[in-house]
Amino acid sequence: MSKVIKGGTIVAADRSYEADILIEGDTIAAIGPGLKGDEVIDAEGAYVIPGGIDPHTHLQMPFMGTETAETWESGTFAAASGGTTMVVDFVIPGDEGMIAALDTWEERAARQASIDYGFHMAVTGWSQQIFQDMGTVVGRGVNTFKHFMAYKGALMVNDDEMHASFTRCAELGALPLVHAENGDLIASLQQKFMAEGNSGPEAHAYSRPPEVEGEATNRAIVIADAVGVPVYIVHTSSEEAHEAIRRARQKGIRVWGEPLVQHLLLDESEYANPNWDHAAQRVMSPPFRDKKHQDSLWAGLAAGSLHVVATDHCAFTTEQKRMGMGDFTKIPNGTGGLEDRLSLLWTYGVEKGRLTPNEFVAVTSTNIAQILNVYPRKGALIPGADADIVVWDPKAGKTIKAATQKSAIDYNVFEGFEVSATARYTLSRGALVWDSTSQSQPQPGRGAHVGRPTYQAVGRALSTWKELVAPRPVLRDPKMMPIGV
Ligand SMILES: NC(=O)NCCC(=O)O
Ligand SMILES: [Zn+2]
Ligand SMILES: [Zn+2]
Repeated sequence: MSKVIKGGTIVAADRSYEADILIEGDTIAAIGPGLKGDEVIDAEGAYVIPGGIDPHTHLQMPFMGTETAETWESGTFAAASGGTTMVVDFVIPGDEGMIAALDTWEERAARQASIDYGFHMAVTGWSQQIFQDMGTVVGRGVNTFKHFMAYKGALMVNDDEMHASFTRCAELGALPLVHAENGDLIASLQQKFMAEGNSGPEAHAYSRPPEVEGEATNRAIVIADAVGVPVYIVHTSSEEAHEAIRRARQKGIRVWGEPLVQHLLLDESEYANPNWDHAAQRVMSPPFRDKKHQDSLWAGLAAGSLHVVATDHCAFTTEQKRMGMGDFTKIPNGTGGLEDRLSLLWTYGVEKGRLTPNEFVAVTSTNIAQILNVYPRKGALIPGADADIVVWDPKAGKTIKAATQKSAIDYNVFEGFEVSATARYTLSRGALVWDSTSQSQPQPGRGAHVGRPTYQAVGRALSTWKELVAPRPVLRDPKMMPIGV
């Protein structure tokens, strides 16, 4: 049975225009005026946009002695209700290793997800086994590897390990991702603040100033450039990190920056809240910054020196956050956002003139699909693409409230924020997964894994250029060499 989305204005990353969209099965069959289908989806007065892609989530992730409370079922339904049709989640291997961890993530996602998904794999050390497993993981459709420069004693890798892993990424045609904060420095600052009796959630922010992020961002870029591999910096939160990215891009280095909607809209005053729970619920890494940093991130999105907006959705309940009462270093790090990312970015980005509607589509979907190498299957409204489509209603506002959210946790860091636009309908490969006019339910098992091929063109360009400019020994005439020394 075909469907036609009628009466809306299509907003793509490159242009806006009025047309209907015909869907047959999983994909877009045609785009144009006056199309007919078996079922009509009303887009009158609305925009029609490619489904959002959240490139950074942590669903059911074991972390800091507990596990994130957002399940694949609740998380992907929450995402769909907010206009997101694909999440890319981080597989974090423990002692079981990469392959067994990937099996676990795949099994959970396949059983529970309402929308499509992909995976990034974390590299948390270095060994022959990891070297080998990275090849296997790439063969299973995972083309991105995450490196934590923070979380000392847990997930952190050092420069040697990062260099080895980046080199392997280059060989495989994979893209390294980096959590860029100087983990050694943070560990020292944490100890210092605890010793001084500074043990509340605010000390989390004191121990992670923007400089530690800027330094690590620069270091990650230098290592990637030395290896000859592109690099993607996750949760870019500060002007210092943005500056390192800008500087590198000016030199022709391929580096991408990912601000989060939380860092764009929430600031460090949250940690000064007299209510401990309120402050702890907002503990994440990097922490919220001040207005100067927020302005820098918005400017980067408009200017093209930052590229995508994610959520790093890593949702713990208030109860879990209380594990850090009396010791801020034990508060599980992470905040939520995947349900509200599009509404917030539209309201505080597009409605305020910081982004055009087309830039909004680029940073929430198209750029992400391109960088993660699933474009134009995802991130595009063109015939043949997956019918991951949102009918986006710019007049259907709401107030964000934990009491009405789909997310499984008991609070929302954006509680009380007014948003002016929401998803009227969300379609995932042609199936309605969110209908704001009725009570939609999760559709566990509907979502599918989207394998992502390796990056051939950029790898070839980088290795060709590296070879051309490689330092070479000077071939000297023996007559010009000193004799008898
Ligand atoms: N960001 C955060 O605080 N928690 C999730 C893990 C990570 O991405 O660092
Ligand atoms: Zn991180
Ligand atoms: Zn994360």
